[in-house]
Amino acid sequence: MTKVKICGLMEPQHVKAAAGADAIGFVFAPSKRRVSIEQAAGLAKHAPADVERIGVFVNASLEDIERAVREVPLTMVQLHGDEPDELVRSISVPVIQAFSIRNTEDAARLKGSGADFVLVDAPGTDYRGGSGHVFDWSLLEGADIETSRLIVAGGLNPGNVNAAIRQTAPYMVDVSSGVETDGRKDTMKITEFIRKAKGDSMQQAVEKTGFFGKYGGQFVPETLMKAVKELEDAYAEAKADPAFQEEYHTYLKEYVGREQPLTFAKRLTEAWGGPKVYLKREDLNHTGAHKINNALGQALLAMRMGKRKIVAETGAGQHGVATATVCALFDLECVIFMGEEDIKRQQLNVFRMKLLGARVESVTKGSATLKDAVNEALRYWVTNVEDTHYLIGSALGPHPFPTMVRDFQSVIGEETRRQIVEHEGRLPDAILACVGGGSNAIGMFYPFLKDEAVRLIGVEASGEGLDTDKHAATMSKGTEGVLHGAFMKLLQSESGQVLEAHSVSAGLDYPGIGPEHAYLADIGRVEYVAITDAEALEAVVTFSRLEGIIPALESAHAISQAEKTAKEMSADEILVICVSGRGDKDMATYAERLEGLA
Ligand SMILES: O=C(O)c1ccccc1N[C@@H]1O[C@H](COP(=O)(O)O)[C@@H](O)[C@H]1O
Repeated sequence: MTKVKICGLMEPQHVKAAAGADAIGFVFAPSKRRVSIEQAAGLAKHAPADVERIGVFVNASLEDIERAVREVPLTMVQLHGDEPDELVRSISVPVIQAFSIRNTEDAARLKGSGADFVLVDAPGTDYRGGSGHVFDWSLLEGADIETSRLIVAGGLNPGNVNAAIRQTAPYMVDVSSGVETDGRKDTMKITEFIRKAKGDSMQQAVEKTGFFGKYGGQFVPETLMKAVKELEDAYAEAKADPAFQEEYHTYLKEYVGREQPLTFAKRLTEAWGGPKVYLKREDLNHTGAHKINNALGQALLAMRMGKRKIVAETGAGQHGVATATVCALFDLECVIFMGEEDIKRQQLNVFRMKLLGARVESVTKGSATLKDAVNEALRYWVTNVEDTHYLIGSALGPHPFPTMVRDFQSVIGEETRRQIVEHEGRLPDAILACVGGGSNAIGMFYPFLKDEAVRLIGVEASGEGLDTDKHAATMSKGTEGVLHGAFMKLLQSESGQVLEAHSVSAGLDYPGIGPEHAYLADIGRVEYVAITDAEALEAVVTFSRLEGIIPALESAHAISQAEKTAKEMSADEILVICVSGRGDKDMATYAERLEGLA
């Protein structure tokens, strides 16, 4: 992941704002940002211990440089003058040598540097750096310098740093003027720059390593490693192939019935008395939920890989039905593992899967719910891996599953983004989606991640309450561990035993959460809250009667939280709820549980 340096710091609050960066810089050279060694020593105390402290010098003596190294103390030195090689070699900490890049001759000089790192910058104006000017990054193309030694600077800002990283793939990016307003560092711009730079390089890193920050990975038995790697390569190729994308989008349109409307909820808006409420109607998809977006994409991929047998797990049955549906459509053999408890709760969906030609295997182990169904599906995959594709139903599992499922579900957020601009001429203020494993939520949120002004709220299930042991609130109560091939947050005992999750909604009672969600929670981009069984059931009634749409129990969690969020919002704001599915599958539960509430 590309590292980030914030340079020219002069005030403690700005050093604190740069806490998420990898390095901070103090300018000791002639500059409007110049600080004394004593000032820098005071400022450095506000930075986390693992952040590099870099001193910027122009033609200073070795003695002055080493005094600053000792007294601040500095961990690296950046030279912007005409320092001789001998000085570069004599400095006691790693050295960054700066080069102004005007033409290819300047770029060719980089490889002759004996410094640990080379920094490329636009030519200085008033001083020897920090001009805020951008140079032509394409001049680096023939420069023959290892990108692991390359630091890119010069006129970077939150708006262009992603492009700079994409074009030059540097070890680090360095900014000074671009995070200032009226010549003074700006806290908001510093945090935005770090988020943008890290966000983009995080994306590149996940494509390569399968990790979202520390979450994700490929924690699978040796027997599955070959299949997982094969899938990774096949998906990367398919994703980049316009013919695959065309085929996928044609089926979404012609078979699933997309695009789905973004419906203005007039009566709900009036009843809640706050923001304008819009509903993203995944309930209108063929088979009744968002799950088909992913099932379709993975089935096409499986066929592209020459695999005509599919294994899947299901909780509420929606993913099982979606999988059985695409298997019928493409004449694929289909085995679905489902917990015995879920089979009892979702008899209608079990029948639908069978009618569609799937074999439904009842799982009696453990809590006989979704996590046990995933265990069994993974076991089945291990023994049938040569000719079988595991069509996982949420943004879970070993890489590339979380990325692939997110990509196939991103159609939800992409449509929403376009539609809300058509309706309102701008982006919404808040978006809510329910979270079990997290596939409808990540599909909805992903296209909005870079729109900082849009609040993103994931709603998990607190079942009978967070203070009981009957909940599925992984974000609120979970700890870090490995489940189903990925490092994530999960509900587990102190000794690492995975705990049973509970929710009235079979689609939310998974004890883990997709790795990208865990990462988004850690960096504070998405808020995660929890709604109880009783609150969700109450929302089913309100929503059905006000909008004439009977929602799935999963979606009702997002609706219930939306009512709470709406209370904090005003009439000129906009809120979007992802209605991930329709409630037909939940009729038995509604009939049993709504007495007295209805
Ligand atoms: O920031 C300064 O004032 C400065 C003065 C003298 C030498 C280097 C200086 N800063 C470095 O210049 C580059 C680019 O900064 P900007 O983003 O274009 O303002 C960066 O490496 C700073 O460390």
